[in-house]
Amino acid sequence: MKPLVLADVHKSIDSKVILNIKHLDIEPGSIHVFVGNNGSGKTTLFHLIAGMIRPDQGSVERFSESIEEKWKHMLSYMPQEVGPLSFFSLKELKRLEMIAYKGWDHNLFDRLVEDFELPLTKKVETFSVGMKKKAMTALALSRPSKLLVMDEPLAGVDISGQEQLKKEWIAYLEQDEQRTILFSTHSTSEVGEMADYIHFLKNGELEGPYEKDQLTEQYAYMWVDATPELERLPGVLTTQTTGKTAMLLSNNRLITEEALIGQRVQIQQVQAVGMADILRVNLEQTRR
Ligand SMILES: Nc1ncnc2c1ncn2[C@@H]1O[C@H](COP(=O)(O)OP(=O)(O)OP(=O)(O)O)[C@@H](O)[C@H]1O
Repeated sequence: MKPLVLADVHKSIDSKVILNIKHLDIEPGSIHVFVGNNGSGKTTLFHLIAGMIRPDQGSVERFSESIEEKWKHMLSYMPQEVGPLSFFSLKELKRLEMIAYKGWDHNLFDRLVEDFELPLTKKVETFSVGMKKKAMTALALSRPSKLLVMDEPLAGVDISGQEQLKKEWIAYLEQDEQRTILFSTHSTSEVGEMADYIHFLKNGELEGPYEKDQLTEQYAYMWVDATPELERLPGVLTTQTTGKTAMLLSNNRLITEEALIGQRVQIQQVQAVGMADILRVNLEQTRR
């Protein structure tokens, strides 16, 4: 069963178009990362998915169910910030969540709170930024969900904490092959390490999904003999000429190589492109 399908979704706030999504179709069992510049609409998209706001037009379907009561317990949303719930302690929040979610895993919650070294009886508002993220993760993971949606879940978490949290996400996925994770981030290393699929959000419009491994294989820097009109070759995104050598950035290494060979252009060197450059180039391409 597909955890999420969006079709022709439009959302405007104060007459400004925030989201315009033709289609989003998420298969279960993998990690989808949403990347976009500030204000591109990631949080708004996640609010829509979590049912906190409704689209002006189009459909958002979770687990092929349109009635909220039927999908609500299968979706766990971790917001960017704790919000009003921070006036409670984790002990109080545990009690509230156990009432709200049938099958809430209190044993897992207790274990996570201990592993993350979080105080149970202090109000969450007194926690540091990283502690709040860990607390929200413990709550989100303890729900009986199949779709975990997290808005910048590692921002502000210390290095060892990040490793702990990522390990718990993997455990969450491994326990049930129907489980799926969606998260947003501005960190290239999180994308490189955790993503199966990458979605680019640009001014409210989605591009992708791209399989991360495929993107990494297809992008290449190529140093070739400088020749006129290299920028017109298929796959070539940018060119930079220094003396007799031109450096090309290709988003389709094989096709560009084939074209270069066809034009008898000597390829001097080919090098993989790092995730930071892949993300930057993709986000720049349609920046308006
Ligand atoms: N309640 C609101 N009222 C007015 N404008 C809003 C509201 N919520 C979001 N927006 C606008 O919607 C756009 C998208 O915001 P959103 O928070 O979804 O972006 P984002 O991609 O999550 O950004 P960031 O990476 O900075 O967290 C922005 O232009 C923002 O100003």
